[in-house]
Amino acid sequence: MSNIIYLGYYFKVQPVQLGVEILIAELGYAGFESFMETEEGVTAYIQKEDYHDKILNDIQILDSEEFEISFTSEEIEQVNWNHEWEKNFNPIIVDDKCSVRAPFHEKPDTEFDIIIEPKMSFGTGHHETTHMMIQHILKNDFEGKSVLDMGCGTGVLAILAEMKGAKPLDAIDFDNWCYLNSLENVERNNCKHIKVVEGDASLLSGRHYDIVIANINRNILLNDIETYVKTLNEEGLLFLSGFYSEDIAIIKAECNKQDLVHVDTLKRNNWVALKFKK
Ligand SMILES: C[S@@+](CC[C@H](N)C(=O)[O-])C[C@H]1O[C@@H](n2cnc3c(N)ncnc32)[C@H](O)[C@@H]1O
Repeated sequence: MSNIIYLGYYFKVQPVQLGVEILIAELGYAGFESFMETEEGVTAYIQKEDYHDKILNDIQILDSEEFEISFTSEEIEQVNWNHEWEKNFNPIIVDDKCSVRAPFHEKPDTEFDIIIEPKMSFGTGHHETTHMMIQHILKNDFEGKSVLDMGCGTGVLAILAEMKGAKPLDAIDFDNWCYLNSLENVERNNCKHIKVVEGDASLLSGRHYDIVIANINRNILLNDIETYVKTLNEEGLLFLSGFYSEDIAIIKAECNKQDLVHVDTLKRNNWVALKFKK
């Protein structure tokens, strides 16, 4: 799910002494972000190239202490979402109500029409998690609500939220490409109430929102949910995506710890988008 450099590590557990679940938990602590169980073991992904050496070191410790594992790592090239977009020429239409399209697409007949030139940022609507977050936004009342879009990517979710009447909005991403790309897309869609900021959850102290949207990944969410909840006004809503069905329990447990109530679940190809209420 990265828009930067995406490193993929392929692991084989030999033998599975403590079980794949525990290996996945340990890999999570080491900084990996998503996991797929395969017949041979686990495929785990990490987003940032900077972590490469640290991860290799952690994995070697893990190997000697807890597991007998072998692994290979593979660097996956930076994704240029414009090329993906051109390959999938058709605009994305969600629930017949919202289209996400490139400037060169013809204008579809939908209530909401979002124009995105993604370049290197994630968020064209092709991905399941973006699609489901769009569905959540379409289903909920955003009129006059203050909104945080954390991990904004192309800014697509904040843009739709503004089109549905939300204001003011903060769209935050820690990646410089996404920050610059969101600025462009916000302007391209004529949004007037979105402030795009480069950074992460450490910027949130003292800020308050009626709705927080975060489509990131399991580990960042587990780390940052507490901070998001502190920014939520009473009766506020939190929408979370970027993880698989297997992670629902751990995400719900973290939200329950923060006294949030789970109210809605969307699933698409094993990806999940959850809605909570304060
Ligand atoms: C899965 S993409 C989602 C993009 C867009 N919101 C969407 O729904 O399509 C996750 C985004 O979160 C950003 N991100 C990852 N970790 C972050 C963090 N700790 N703080 C802020 N942004 C982060 C990434 O740069 C990426 O643009």
